[in-house]
Amino acid sequence: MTSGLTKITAPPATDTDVVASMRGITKTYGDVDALSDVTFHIERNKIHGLLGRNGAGKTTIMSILTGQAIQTDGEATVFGESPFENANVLRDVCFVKESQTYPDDLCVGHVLTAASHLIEHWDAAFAEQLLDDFELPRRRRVKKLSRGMRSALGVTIGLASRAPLTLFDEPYLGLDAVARQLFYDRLLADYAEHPRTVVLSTHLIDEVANLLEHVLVVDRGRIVVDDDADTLRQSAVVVTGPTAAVEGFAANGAVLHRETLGTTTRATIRTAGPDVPDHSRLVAAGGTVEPASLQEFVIRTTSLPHDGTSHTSQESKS
Ligand SMILES: Nc1ncnc2c1ncn2[C@@H]1O[C@H](COP(=O)(O)OP(=O)(O)OP(=O)(O)O)[C@@H](O)[C@H]1O
Repeated sequence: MTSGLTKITAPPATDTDVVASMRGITKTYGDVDALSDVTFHIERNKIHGLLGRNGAGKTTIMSILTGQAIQTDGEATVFGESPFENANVLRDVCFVKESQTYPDDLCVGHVLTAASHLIEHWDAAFAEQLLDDFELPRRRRVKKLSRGMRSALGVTIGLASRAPLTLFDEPYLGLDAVARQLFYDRLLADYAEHPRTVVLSTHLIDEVANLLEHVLVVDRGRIVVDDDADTLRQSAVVVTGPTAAVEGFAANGAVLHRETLGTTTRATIRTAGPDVPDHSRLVAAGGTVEPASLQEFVIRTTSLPHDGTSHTSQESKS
């Protein structure tokens, strides 16, 4: 049940900081509620993570922001206007998705040439450099590319587009670990030189945790976390130790998750701020306190698979 979730929200951005926003967006596909009352802002020149379980609604959000789908209700704006069928807006937007298709008979070089004609801020030299980095053969036809090579081509287009708003929807599928790291490195380096607004949807949270400046977590069509990554990194701790000592410490905050094996308990506890509450008793009892990783935090904040409950709905001040 998502109703028990406590939504975490950063202070509102000022209008000049906002590149895109959704207000009260719902999207239904037949009897499927893909999005329900979704409201958030995307801030200028920040890298945003759009995180959530399979089917949570990430692609639907990105599709509405890029004019590829229209909401059932609510208002979506990008650069202050509705993105749907709005060439004025979409020329400054690049959307790279895993399922991207290209005309099969084009070769890699032709795809880049077409991109250079179609994409307003295209940087051809950067695209060439990325082809070398990813070892993409310029003359190979798209239909002959491996899955990872197709992903690398999508990533190349997304990065070289230098679009003021660039959205990557799970762009890494098929990329091996080395190529994914290359993508993260190139994204970060180019973003530092050419600041722009990036939205990255991914399941590989640990891999991108250090890239993200702002995090949106969507769960069953609702935004359940909307906050700065730094704040979230300080929002929870993982406590392990003798059950009585852990439960004593747990009185300091909401328990997002706990598991007990024998006499030992491991609990993820939301804390009020960056300072870890007094844990001297816990340590004296042989327990430990570590910051929760962003991945741990997101996993513990989103719904369990089949039983209709969520970790946060079990929150207690035990
Ligand atoms: N064209 C469609 N017709 C019917 N249902 C759809 C359609 N597109 C999406 N949905 C449904 O809407 C919900 C959200 O889907 P969406 O693709 O946005 O999720 P997601 O978070 O991107 O998932 P994943 O991480 O698996 O890609 C899912 O229940 C999905 O089945």
